[in-house]
Amino acid sequence: MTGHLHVVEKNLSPGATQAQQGACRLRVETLAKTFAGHAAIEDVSFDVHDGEFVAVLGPSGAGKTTLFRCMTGLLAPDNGGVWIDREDIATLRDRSRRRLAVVFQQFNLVSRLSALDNVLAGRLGYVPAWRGALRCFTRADRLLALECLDRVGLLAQAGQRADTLSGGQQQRVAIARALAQQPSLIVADEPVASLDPNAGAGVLELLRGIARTDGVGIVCSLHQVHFARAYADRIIGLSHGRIVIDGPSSEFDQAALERLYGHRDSAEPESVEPTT
Ligand SMILES: Nc1ncnc2c1ncn2[C@@H]1O[C@H](COP(=O)(O)OP(=O)(O)OP(=O)(O)O)[C@@H](O)[C@H]1O
Repeated sequence: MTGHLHVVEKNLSPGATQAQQGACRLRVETLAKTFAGHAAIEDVSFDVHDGEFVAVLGPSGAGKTTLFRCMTGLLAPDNGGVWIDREDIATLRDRSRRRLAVVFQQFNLVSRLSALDNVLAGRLGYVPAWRGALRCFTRADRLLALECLDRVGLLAQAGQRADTLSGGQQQRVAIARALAQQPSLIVADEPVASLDPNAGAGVLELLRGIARTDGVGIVCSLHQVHFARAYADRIIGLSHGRIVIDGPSSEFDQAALERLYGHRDSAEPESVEPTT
């Protein structure tokens, strides 16, 4: 394994990639959270810059969900903090929160609403509350929502109820909703865990494209190492609540896999396959 992947001490972004020359979208600093005396995450620090797609890997119980809940403000850490565009997540209110878009494993769409109406929910942070409650969006908002659906390849399904779409299509609608927020950062919590491999690859390709073309920082937890290597710029490996690997995905090799998941015959059955 290269030395790059081991360096995880004081520097906040030891796994620097070329994308990190841009603005800092996310800063996670000395984050810690303990449950009943057990440290779920401990001293976790890293930065994500614009245009950068970072995958977070780690065995079950490593602390990924806890980290993501702290990053999205759903859980208050015991120590450390999270900053989005240099603003503390703990103080992000209403309109500022629109800079953070979240994509969930289970899509979190309103099933009885159309794809377009679900995407319009991404505009709620931009309109007065009464307009949002009445679903009274401007023409510009509607055009933007349609454009977002077009970008994820679902313009033709704009009027279709969300619960009549396939899982892959529903996750694309969720990504279109995130795009409609015009965010600085997208946090995707296991976005392909409920999808078949083809649909999963399509979703990750979309996310990578968004990072590239929109300059959005993306942090995405994954269970599939081959997806992380194929689509992410950088891989952060969590084990027992700590970052043990942080480096370019191209340097994530068999030794890194074993370091993260233990020996090949234990937690992680997948081997590292070459990506094309
Ligand atoms: N609300 C909670 N109460 C008590 N312990 C918790 C709570 N949430 C998480 N933990 C513990 O913290 C540790 C990290 O859990 P977490 O869910 O963050 O891991 P994970 O990497 O997301 O796992 P998985 O991949 O299985 O979802 C585990 O030991 C878990 O049991």
